Amino acid sequence: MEYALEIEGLCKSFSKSRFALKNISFSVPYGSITGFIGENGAGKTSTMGAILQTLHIDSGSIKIFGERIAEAKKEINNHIGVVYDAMNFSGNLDVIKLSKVFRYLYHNWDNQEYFNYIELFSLPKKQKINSFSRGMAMKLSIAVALSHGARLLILDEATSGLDPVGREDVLEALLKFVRDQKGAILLSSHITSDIEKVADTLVFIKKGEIVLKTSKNDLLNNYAIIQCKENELNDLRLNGIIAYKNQTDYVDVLVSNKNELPAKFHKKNFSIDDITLLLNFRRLKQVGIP
Ligand SMILES: Nc1ncnc2c1ncn2[C@@H]1O[C@H](COP(=O)(O)OP(=O)(O)OP(=O)(O)O)[C@@H](O)[C@H]1O
Repeated sequence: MEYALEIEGLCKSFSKSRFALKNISFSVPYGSITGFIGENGAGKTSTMGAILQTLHIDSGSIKIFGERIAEAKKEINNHIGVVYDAMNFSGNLDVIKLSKVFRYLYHNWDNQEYFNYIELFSLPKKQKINSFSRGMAMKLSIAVALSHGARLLILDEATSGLDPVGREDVLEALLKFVRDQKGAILLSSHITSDIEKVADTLVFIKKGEIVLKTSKNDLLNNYAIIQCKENELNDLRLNGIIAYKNQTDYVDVLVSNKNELPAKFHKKNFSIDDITLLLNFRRLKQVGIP
């Protein structure tokens, strides 16, 4: 499998806080979307900062398009599209004037594609950008990221603040990008239903550590959340217990091998949010796909 992004053993501690990224490792293959999931302050933006070299790392290796970023040429930035929450373009410009700026900035700027997205996202062409709402500004950032021949998109909370129709349009555009251009996307979002819709792989981060990496198919086909008595936990040890949380008179357990479960255990329907909640409690072991 070929990877657009490979992170291996990334560590970073901050002098001004006790937070640290601890041995972060995961990869994003071409033609796929990786959902990056974790509670506030888990380390998603910091990891993205390390990828984009806005954050200096202590150790580890980050490769983009097979090249270590520390040694890569600046040209590599032409092929990375970035969207994050506080993105701001020069506010006095409008959508049309902005396209003229980007034509000079990006070698592979595709004006036709840009205006297709402007239409799709229903953005006004002649309104100054500083009068855009937050959602409009996010859509504009996404249109730009998709219009300069990027092969890797780093999207930090790119769908937050968008209405349901806008989110649907953006998710469709992202799926098209990975399908038609074989691009790769790392997408963080607190709207886990968005991730559930489009991601192929899920990476869960908690307190600066990756606690679970799995493909969505593996999650749907093999994982389950079940309820049992505490003294039954032992019966589940062959089912790959990932995490559990003690409730008042039972235990919620996340297992990675539901197909071999003893018949007495009832499987609950679950969402990514349920898994995130469980992973934030007791984690028994780390599992992952290579
Ligand atoms: N420059 C810095 N100096 C000290 N601590 C920092 C710095 N930047 C980030 N942190 C800390 O790193 C931790 C992780 O922050 P980060 O923004 O990566 O989390 P996140 O997962 O993106 O959270 P959210 O979902 O709220 O955006 C936080 O505890 C934050 O205070």
